[in-house]
Order: sequence, then structure tokens, then C-alpha cells
Amino acid sequence: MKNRKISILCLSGIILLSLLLLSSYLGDPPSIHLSNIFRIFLLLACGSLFAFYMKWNDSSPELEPVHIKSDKKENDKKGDNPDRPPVRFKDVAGLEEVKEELVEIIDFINNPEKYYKMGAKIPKGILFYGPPGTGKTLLAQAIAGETNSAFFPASGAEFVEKYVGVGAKRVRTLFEKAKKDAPSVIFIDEIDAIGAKRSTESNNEKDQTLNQLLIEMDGFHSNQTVIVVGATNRLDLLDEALLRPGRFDRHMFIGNPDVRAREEILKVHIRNKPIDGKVDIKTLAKRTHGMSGAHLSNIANEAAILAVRNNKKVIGIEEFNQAIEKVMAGLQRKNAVVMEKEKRIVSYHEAGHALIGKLLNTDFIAKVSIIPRGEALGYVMYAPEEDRYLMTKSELKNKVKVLLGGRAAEEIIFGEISTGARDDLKKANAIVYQMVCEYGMSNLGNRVFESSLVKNCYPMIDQEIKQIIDECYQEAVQHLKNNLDILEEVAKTLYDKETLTGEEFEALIKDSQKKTACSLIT
Ligand SMILES: Nc1ncnc2c1ncn2[C@@H]1O[C@H](COP(=O)(O)OP(=O)(O)OP(=O)(O)O)[C@@H](O)[C@H]1O
Ligand SMILES: [Zn+2]
Repeated sequence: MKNRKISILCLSGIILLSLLLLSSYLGDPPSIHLSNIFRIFLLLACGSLFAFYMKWNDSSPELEPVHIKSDKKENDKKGDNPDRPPVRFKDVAGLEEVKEELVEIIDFINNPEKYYKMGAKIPKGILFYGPPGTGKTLLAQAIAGETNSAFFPASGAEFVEKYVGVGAKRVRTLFEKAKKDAPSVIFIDEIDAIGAKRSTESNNEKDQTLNQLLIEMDGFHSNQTVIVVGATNRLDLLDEALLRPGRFDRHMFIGNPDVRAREEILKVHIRNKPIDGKVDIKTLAKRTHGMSGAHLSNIANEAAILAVRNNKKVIGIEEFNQAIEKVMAGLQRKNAVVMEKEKRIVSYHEAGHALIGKLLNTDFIAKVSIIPRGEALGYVMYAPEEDRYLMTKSELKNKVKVLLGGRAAEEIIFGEISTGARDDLKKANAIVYQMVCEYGMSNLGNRVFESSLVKNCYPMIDQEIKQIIDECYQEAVQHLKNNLDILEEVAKTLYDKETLTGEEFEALIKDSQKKTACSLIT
């Protein structure tokens, strides 16, 4: 508001002075008589006002913390920072692991002395990455909310300007303000707009802006509590320099919610809405597979609007059904039948990987999920293993069998294979290629094939690769056929729950063995 007033005053001043100057020239004789010295003075005043106007306009927009109130000092005394967004962790449903990780940072901001005494440095930058609408902005707001910090939202795209130096200056101003109002949280959405890998030709505007961001992040002292949160849908696009220790060194994946998280998110968004007692949130959660938090919030809102339109006192199941359909249509999703079929295939595919992993005791499984991540429709996440410098031939083959387990499960259950194994095949082939060409682990003997040799001997090498892959695939199929009942159990549970932690998976394997009275057969 204050900004607008100053801008209007500047513009009026410029117009007034220009009119005065013009009238001293126009007409014969001129309508206003001014001496040359006074004209020069007017010209200078006009120029200074213009320069001030440009500078003000350049530095002031979007850099004000949100929710500024005039009685800031008064509120600060009460320990209630007025710039704090009203979002708390309770408003962010699901994302438990991320929130757990953030608790430490929040404690750091709230009790910095505790950490400084130990000589610990406050983390400066956090990077949230993942698909759109999954709560990255919401989480950043919650960090500010939980720590009573000022919140400075900005979008990477805002910094990219036509004129060299403008973006860099905006970054500088943003950090100055945040430091002045510390503790504060700077949130830069779409950080890839400025943080994408730098081009070789230097000096372009984007590079300068990124350089300024790096300078600012290196510049503030660790006892200035300014946390910079960046968000992007594409981590792979970011410049390495941005991800280095001391900058955005904490990377957190914010993925689409699983069925439990969807239930929690729906509950958050119907909190203040009158809902018909017959509406079962669990069922709604099951029906919204693949949707983001933003979609779910949208569904709750659409349902409320429909209830008003239908003159209802409470939001009923019909409204929710219509709202889901509307949001799905907006997504241009495949129809529900295709979606269900895909979900079933992915459940068996991931169960196949996980079960063979368990049977062959390869890496410890940390998570099995059928929630899409990146291009994958589901994934098995392994616990970070210690660096291995040596792998035996059978260990490598076991890795390949686990990778082929997804496709094997599909073939056994559906009698047909899908495109879902593309990435698995790439990885499996890469391992086997190394076995043949680099490790001398094939019938070709203890030989190494440099790239020039590979060309000449390709049919031979290809024959070896095929043989190992085929053998591993047949073994993977056999493992799964030997444990078909357990595969069914895992796939069905995965279909219902969508995500299983490592412990849940272990417990499920135990339960399924009891239930089916079968033990795992390798
Ligand atoms: N985990 C969640 N809990 C509650 N609400 C959520 C959650 N995730 C998303 N939402 C809802 O979706 C809206 C959009 O989320 P948000 O803006 O945080 O997504 P984003 O990840 O920053 O998206 P983008 O990448 O498009 O910027 C939120 O305002 C909120 O209403
Ligand atoms: Zn797979």
C-alpha cells in the first residue's frame, strides 16, 4: 500500500514538473516565463524523481514479507511475529518422513543457542523437489509458521529479467530484507528458472542472477537465522554449485500421497466443512489414486460448491463423486477401468521385485510403493548400503534377477508383459554388459573388451549378454512361481495400502507365510 502511494506521488511530481517545463517553451509568448537556470533546475529535479521512481519500483515488489501489519514491534514484543504465515505442521497432512527431518531444523531456529554452544552451524538451504501440487509451498510456510519467522515468498521466474543485473539486484534486496527481519524463511518456488545449469557463454542475465544467489547464500553468517527453501519439479536441471554443502544441501523429495496420506489430506480439507455422516473418507482416499494434495484440496472445495448449488445443508457423497469426476476429467486421465488395471499391474510388478529381493537377500528393502515417482509408476527403495568395492558374480546376477522380477511377475499373473519394465531392463542390461565386457564374467573368459573391440566382437558379446539375461529371467520366474501365494498376498496388500515400509513388508512376508502355510522357497 505504502509502495503504491510513493509511486503515485513520484509519477505526479514528474508529470507536474514536465508540464511546467513544457509551458515555459510553448506559446508565443510562452504561457509561463522561466529563466534558463530555473529550467535546468526543473530538468534535474524531474530526472532525479524519475531515477528514484525506477529504483523504488525495482526493489520493492514481491519482497515484502507476507501478512505485514503496521504494529509489528508491538506484536514482536508479545512473541507473535506478524509476518508469520498461519500455516502449521498440522495443516500439512502426510509427508511424515519429511516433517520428521524438518523438526530438527525448526528446533535449530527456535533454540539457536543450544546448537551454537556445540559449535553446530544452522543449515542454510533446503530443497524440496517433486511433482506439482504436493505441498512444497505449504511446507515452507509451515517452517515459518512453526518458528514464528517472517516469510518471503518469491518465484524463480520473477528474477529472470530482460535487463542484465536486474535479477541479481532483486536477489540482493530479497536477502537484505530477510536478514533485517530474521529469523526468516525465504521461499524460492521454481528455483530452476534461475538455478538451472549455467551455460558456457558467461555474462548472461540468468547466470548473473544465479551467481548473486550463490554469493548471498555463502555470505550470511550462520548465526543469522535465515533459511532459504527452494522448490523445483526438476532436481536434475539444477546447477551443481547450488547443491553444494553450505548451500541447498538438504534435498527432500515431496511425492504424491499414498492412500493413507490422501485420507489425512482430505481430512485437513474438510475440517471446517459440514459433511454428511455417510461419507466415508477412506473410500474417497482409495478412489483418488495418483492425485496430489492440490487435487484433493480442489475436490473438497468443489464438493462444497456443489452442495451449495444443490441447496444442501451438508456435503454428501453425491457431491464428492461429482467433484472427483470433475477433477479427474481436468486431469485428462485415462478412464477408471484402465487406471484400476494399471494399478493392479504395478502392484504385481513391484511385489515381484520386492519378493525376489527378499528371497535372494540382496539389499535391505526400505519401502515398496505403487505411487508414481518421476517416470516410474511404482518403486522399491533400498536402504542405503555401505559402499561396496567388490561384488561377486552371483551377487551381480542376483541384482539382475531382482531387476527382472517386475516383468517376471507381470508375465506369470497376466500372461502378458508391459512397458513398465523399461527402466529395469536398461539397468539389468547395463550390469550384464559390464559383467561380459569389463569383469570377464561370461563364457568369453577373463577378457576385457574396450569400446573399439566391442564393435568388432559385438555378435559374440551380444550372445553372452542374452544368455545371462535369459538365464536370470528364467530363474526370476521360477522363484516367483515357487512362491505364488506369497506374491499374491504382497501384491494385494500393496494394491490396498499403496506403500509399505521395510518393516511392514517384513511383517507381511511373515504373515503371508503363516496364512498360506508356505515358507519362502528359493
Ligand atoms: N500434504 C498436504 N496437506 C494438506 N494440503 C495439501 C498438501 N499438499 C498439497 N495440499 C494442498 O494443495 C495446495 C497446493 O500445494 P502447494 O502449493 O504447497 O504445492 P507445491 O508442491 O508447492 O506445488 P507447485 O510445485 O505447483 O508449486 C495447498 O495449498 C494445499 O491446499
Ligand atoms: Zn520395475
